[in-house]
Amino acid sequence: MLHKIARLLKRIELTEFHLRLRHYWCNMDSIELLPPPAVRGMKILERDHFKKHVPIPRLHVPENKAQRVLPLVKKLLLKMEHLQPVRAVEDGREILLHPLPVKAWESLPTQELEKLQVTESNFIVSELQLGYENWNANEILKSVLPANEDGLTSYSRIGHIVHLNLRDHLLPYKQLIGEVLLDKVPNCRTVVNKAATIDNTYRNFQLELISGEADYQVETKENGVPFEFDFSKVYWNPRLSTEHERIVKLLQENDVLYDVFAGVGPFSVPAAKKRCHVLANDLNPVSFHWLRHNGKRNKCLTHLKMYNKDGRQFILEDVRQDLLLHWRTPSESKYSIHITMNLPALAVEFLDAFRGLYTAEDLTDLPETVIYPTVHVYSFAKGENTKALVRQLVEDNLGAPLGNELESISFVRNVAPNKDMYRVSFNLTKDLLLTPKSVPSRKRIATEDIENVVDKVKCV
Ligand SMILES: C[S@@+](CC[C@H](N)C(=O)[O-])C[C@H]1O[C@@H](n2cnc3c(N)ncnc32)[C@H](O)[C@@H]1O
Repeated sequence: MLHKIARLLKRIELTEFHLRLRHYWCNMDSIELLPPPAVRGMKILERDHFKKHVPIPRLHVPENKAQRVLPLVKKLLLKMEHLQPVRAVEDGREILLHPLPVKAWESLPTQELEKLQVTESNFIVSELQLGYENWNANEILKSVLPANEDGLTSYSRIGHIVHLNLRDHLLPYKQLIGEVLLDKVPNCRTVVNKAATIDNTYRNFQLELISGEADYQVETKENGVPFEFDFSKVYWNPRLSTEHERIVKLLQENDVLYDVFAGVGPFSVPAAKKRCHVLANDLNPVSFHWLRHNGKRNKCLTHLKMYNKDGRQFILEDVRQDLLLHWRTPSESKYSIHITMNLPALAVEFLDAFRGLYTAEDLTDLPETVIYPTVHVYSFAKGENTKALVRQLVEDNLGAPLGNELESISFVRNVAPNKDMYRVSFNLTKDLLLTPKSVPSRKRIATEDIENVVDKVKCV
């Protein structure tokens, strides 16, 4: 019986030890490993002020035992930036241990170590000098920025550029934040802050250079596809990469894509690479330039036609014409047609362009089996029930209820507190394409009416 209890206790002890081993030791939970408290509130980056001496537990083991000791203490190693936890010393190896789980020799798996003739005499605690280089950007900024307010929660990376959207209380620290990110983020050469809300037509972010070079020409990859553009003159948001991927995944070779607000091509270029037939449009001449460049760079110009005009004009002229062409061309294989409209602050207001796009005469002689396009329109909505609001916005601007034609209303991302971005996907019908604008079934919603639900100005 006693035997059994002893075995059970041993098992519990071992399990507890292994559970402890599995724990992730956060450096910032250890007072010893925090940067010196004096750096709090620093506004000009003084790298020297981060130096401090910390008592660190260590094991000294002979070279011939190191390989067998290491697996036993692997999860207790002290891991910090630019710090080798296992170093060569004169008579073997020195293993630096984390001061949080290792308070004394007894904190280690002593039985296993002793089997290797590693004893308490191999264990010492001695001082180690830490400095600015040993903390990552997050740790440095957490120790400097005001403790009682939100810190720097996130930033975007676009090629060599780090793009911040600093809250007001962090603005006095912007120079320091910029320098820390420049030092710590691999391959970062430029740090910019969003200077104002993007209320301009072309939706490009207004940038303030806070650190590094004023070089906005970037090369980046999204979902494996390379893109190049001037970030200061076009719209690009890496937070949309999943959404771009979702749409591109819907498309198969030979499908048709009309991209009304194409930017530099995050929907259009991957779709053209998949050998879809793509018509891509953007009003911004600089976006148009980089759209063409990206089409060329990705060797998909044969499947990409580009336009530089207003989205409404693009729908009324080019989409209209191209759809007729597809409908009139007999096709052996099945294909689908998609229209992307990603200008979330305004896109819904372009939906009425589909009403009465054709006359009955235009559509005579078309086979009954023609495929009508699926529209993916993006919209912001602000308030309580944002999902219901976007549906209402789409229906009001389209001038018809979505009914059975609604495919989905998908949450894309939260843009600000109480403000969400959605995609509404629905199918256009022959009826809608034939119903002239002069007899809308519902009043097109007035811009002023939607001011409550859609923040037209702050396109983030
Ligand atoms: C939010 S960005 C989306 C770009 C890209 N489709 C994406 O998903 O990242 C909207 C784009 O619409 C363009 N734009 C703004 N107003 C326009 C209009 N009236 N007609 C066509 N394009 C417009 C802007 O230049 C910008 O590139």
